[in-house]
Amino acid sequence: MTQDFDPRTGYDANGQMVPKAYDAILLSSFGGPEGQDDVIPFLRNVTAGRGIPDERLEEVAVHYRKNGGVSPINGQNRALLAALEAELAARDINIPVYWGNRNWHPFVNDTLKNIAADGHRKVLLMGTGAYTGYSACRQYREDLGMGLRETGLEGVLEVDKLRQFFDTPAFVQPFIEGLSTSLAEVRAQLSAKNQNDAKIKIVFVTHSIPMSDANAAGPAQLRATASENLYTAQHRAVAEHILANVPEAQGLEHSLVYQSRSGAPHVPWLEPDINDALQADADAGVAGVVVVPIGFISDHMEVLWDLDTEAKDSCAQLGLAFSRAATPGTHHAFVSGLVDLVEERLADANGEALRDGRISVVTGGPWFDVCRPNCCEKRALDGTLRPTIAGVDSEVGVPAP
Ligand SMILES: CC1=C(CCC(=O)O)c2cc3nc(cc4[nH]c(cc5[nH]c(cc1n2)c(C)c5CCC(=O)O)c(CCC(=O)O)c4C)C(CCC(=O)O)=C3C
Ligand SMILES: [Fe+2]
Repeated sequence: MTQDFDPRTGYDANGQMVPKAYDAILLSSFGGPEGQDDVIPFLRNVTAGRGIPDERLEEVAVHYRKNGGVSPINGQNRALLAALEAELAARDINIPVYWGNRNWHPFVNDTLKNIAADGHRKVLLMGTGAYTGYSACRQYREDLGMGLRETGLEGVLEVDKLRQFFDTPAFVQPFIEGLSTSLAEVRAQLSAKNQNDAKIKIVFVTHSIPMSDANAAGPAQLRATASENLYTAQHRAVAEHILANVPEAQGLEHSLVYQSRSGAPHVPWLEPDINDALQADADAGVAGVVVVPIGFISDHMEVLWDLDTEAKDSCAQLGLAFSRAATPGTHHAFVSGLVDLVEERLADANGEALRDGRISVVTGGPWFDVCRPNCCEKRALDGTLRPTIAGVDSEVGVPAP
């Protein structure tokens, strides 16, 4: 049993929930279009209320249009859902998995209604973002908070959220294997050009976010003492862990760079952009790069377009050997590790915890089951905070420990 459990908040001094007998799991992701007619309505949902100009929407639409108007993300989530169901069944955990997206069908509000209609009451949300931050964490909490309000299910469904999982073996193991495989491929490409001793660099890449989001990532009391923003710090820790576990990569240079910047040019986002960084690497004598996309759990549009198309083209123009490491997808280590995290949170019908202790291998983890006051806080244009799940917000008045 956890210590210092606080009945006002439902979590202990480590931000850990006491185990509960959840009766449904809700896999929640970004969602994506499944045909040309979906593309613009989908992008309007994504950017609702943020005044993104139409030119920018059309620019992003091009990436989807070239792929038949279809995002790969829904197929990937269907595959993940099936793999999770199989793993739960293999462990005799009899909890159904539902799927609901933030920006496209099946919408999370419709899924909440189905969960309630099927008679479930205690729901564990599994979001597909691995790190702290507004887009990867708090926005899911808000969309569920608003979803419960909009569907009239506040007080009917209890929705808690699985913690962010950047620090778990589930997430990092597939990248360790991916780096190893891609490094061998780059070495083979260079060897074919008789460049066996040429310089190889490991380029870890993640989604850029606005500096203001980066600086607000994580709870205030951790931000106050951190030497850099917690979004970047978590990525750096993941990169170091992956690197340390690939013997063939020892001694190689590495960097952390960013992709998929959007928004107005005068608003500062995390830098450098991967394409600028590749240019600088080529100028510095690098002959080949392994790109490790640690920001994503599967081959989303950002991976297919910004990395496998644009960054790969940059490399071709610069004469750099290139290989992009695999994302977790439905790798067994990822799926079974996610179920391990579910088990961390589960109690049986007698209230007994299924697992003792939390699983974490990367510096900075384990992350909070329940987000602390001010975590990734972002106010609506009218200055108010949106309702959230799985957190205690500043207004609620629970003092930070
Ligand atoms: C940190 C982060 C993740 C990783 C965490 C996670 O996985 O949750 C992520 C995932 C994703 N982002 C995605 C797509 C988009 N993100 C956008 C816009 C933005 N993302 C941001 C951040 C992130 N985004 C930010 C700060 C913006 C600008 C402000 C805004 O508008 O919120 C836009 C709008 C157009 C544009 O401005 O480019 C689109 C279309 C898809 C689906 C891809 C597919 O279809 O395969 C996925 C998985
Ligand atoms: Fe995004």
